[in-house]
Amino acid sequence: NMLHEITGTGTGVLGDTKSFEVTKVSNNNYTAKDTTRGKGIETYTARNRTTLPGTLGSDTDNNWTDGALVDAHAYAQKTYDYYKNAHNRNSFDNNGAKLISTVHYSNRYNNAFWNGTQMVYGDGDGSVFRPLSAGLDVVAHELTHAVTERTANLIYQNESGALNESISDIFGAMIDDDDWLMGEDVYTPGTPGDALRSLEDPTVAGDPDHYSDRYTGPNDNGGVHTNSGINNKAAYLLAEGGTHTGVTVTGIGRNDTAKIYYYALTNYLNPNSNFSAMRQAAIQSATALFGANSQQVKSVKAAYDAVGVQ
Ligand SMILES: O=C(O)[C@H](CCc1ccccc1)CC1(C(=O)N[C@@H](Cc2c[nH]c3ccccc23)C(=O)O)CCCC1
Ligand SMILES: [Zn+2]
Repeated sequence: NMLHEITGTGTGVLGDTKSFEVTKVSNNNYTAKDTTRGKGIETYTARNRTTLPGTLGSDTDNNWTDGALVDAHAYAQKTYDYYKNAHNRNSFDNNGAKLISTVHYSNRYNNAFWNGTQMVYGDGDGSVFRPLSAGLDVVAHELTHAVTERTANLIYQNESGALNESISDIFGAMIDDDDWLMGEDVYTPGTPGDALRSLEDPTVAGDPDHYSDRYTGPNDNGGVHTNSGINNKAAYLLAEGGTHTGVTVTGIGRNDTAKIYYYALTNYLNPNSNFSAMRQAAIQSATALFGANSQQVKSVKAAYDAVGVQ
């Protein structure tokens, strides 16, 4: 209970020190259980097996040394705080739902996922990935899948699936707001400067930045992690501005861009929404938030023109 909530300190995967709320059970027993946010934030370890959620994280001296667990717990708190402070949303269900994360899932597992109930992170094989919870954008991406599921619930295939993916990348970039890259802190430790995806220039990772270049094959549920690049590019242009395929967009900044996408996700998008519906939802959201003749509305139209979505 709240009575035993205290601050823990630990070292993340990348060697950075951070603090986070934990529970003091007794003088030499602390658990990775935050009872200060919603109905709680709890972080577990699967101890390299695949049983979920596994064992609740614990430490004897409150100086936490399991980097993957430190990062998953601290970044879940940071993501919770973002949704509460920026969008007045109390956890993924807007009713304080407990956030459960598990690290050290399986063996050398090069991925992470939301399984409908909790977040799960692999350790990576040290070549393709570092432990994936070390990426704040990855944690935010996974938790945003939960938010999407409880709101628009975009079907995870083809265009609606690419939008589902893009919404997770967009809020990953809004929360891990030092760049427009996805997974840069955990992807290919041996290759500095690369990323799993880029919202600024999706083509650097082989993803399309225009509707005419969309993937229409069967792989990856119809290319949900590829065609996300089209909407990701639109969001990047909306926030930062720029000229793309001969269309110039006036940037409106990260905060207004985030407000537009959150408003669209929670008021207009539905499970079957395609890219054209995304354009309309963004225009309607910008209109509702900023007015019909606002710069924001003009920039939304230009951004979707620039990526070939009408
Ligand atoms: O949440 C998601 O969309 C991805 C979930 C993938 C998954 C789905 C179902 C069961 C297991 C795993 C996980 C992430 C992802 O984009 N994965 C991509 C890229 C990727 C990561 N590891 C891979 C290994 C092989 C191939 C592709 C990948 C994918 O699964 O396609 C998101 C942020 C970083 C990892
Ligand atoms: Zn995803």
